[in-house]
Amino acid sequence: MEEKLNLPIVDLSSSDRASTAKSIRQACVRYGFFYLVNHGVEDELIKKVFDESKKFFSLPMHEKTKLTRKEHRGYTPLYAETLDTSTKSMGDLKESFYIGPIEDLPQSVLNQWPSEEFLPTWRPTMTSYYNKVISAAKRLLSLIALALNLDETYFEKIGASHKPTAFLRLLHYPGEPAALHEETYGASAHSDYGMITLLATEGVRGLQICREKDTKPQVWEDVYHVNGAFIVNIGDMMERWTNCLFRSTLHRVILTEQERYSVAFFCDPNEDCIVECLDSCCSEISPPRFPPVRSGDYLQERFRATFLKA
Ligand SMILES: O=C(O)CCC(=O)C(=O)O
Ligand SMILES: [Fe+2]
Repeated sequence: MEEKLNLPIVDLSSSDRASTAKSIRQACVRYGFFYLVNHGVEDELIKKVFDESKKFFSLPMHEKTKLTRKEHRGYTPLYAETLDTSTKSMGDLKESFYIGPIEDLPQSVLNQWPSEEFLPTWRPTMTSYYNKVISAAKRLLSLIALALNLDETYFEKIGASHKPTAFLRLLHYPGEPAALHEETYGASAHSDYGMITLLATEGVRGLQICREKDTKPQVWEDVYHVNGAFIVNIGDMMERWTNCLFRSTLHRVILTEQERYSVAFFCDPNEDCIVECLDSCCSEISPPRFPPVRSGDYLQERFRATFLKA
């Protein structure tokens, strides 16, 4: 029998930062995924976010499509996105809602919000969650800097985590209708684009990772829900900074007969930040594998490739 995947657990509140940084490094080199506990976001708030998310997705379609995604904020219907750009499937079987930076003008005005008439506590709930998760993400990034033997303010200093491009994405995967095409996923195989993703789940199965994407056939392992923990994963821009020392691991969401909700928070570098190999991650025998990129340009291109039909 296959062994259950045991991802490392990282305690964000530990006072032993050196040892926390060490375990983050091991987790990022080995899996690109770990659980984050004691992150400072209360269980009650997380539950409220799930409740509000469910209320939004159960609104009539004409209410949801009033908020159709513009400037990467708002509602995306079923099949709007295909994360695995190599597949012939008609798209991923999920609907979602994106919320972009909340505080910073002029960015914040681009957000779309459901009508207060239907969902009076929706906006304050999402705003509060956004602010709390971004603060956890920034604390985690300072530990990730330590894990890379950098100054803990490194990602702030290079302009990555000061006003990051951070998106909250509410996700809803409907239960699987019986005769679904076998290549259809809730989220087809992909890696995330940015620095780190902090994912809240509720315990319905679905998320899987593939640790060796080039091994055929690919082996997919379930990532289990852990009460009170965020599932954190490294994104492609962090992988580029570290010259693949930290792994941006392939993952997907399979469909089961049970419907599933999740809440992802993508913490990506400020759009003007240039992402290029860290000095400590390259040498003569291991030159940079990727050219420098401007974060905003890189993200635009990734969204363009996966949202062709939206
Ligand atoms: O819903 C999940 O569990 C994961 C979603 C995901 O990987 C993504 O939206 O990038
Ligand atoms: Fe993802």
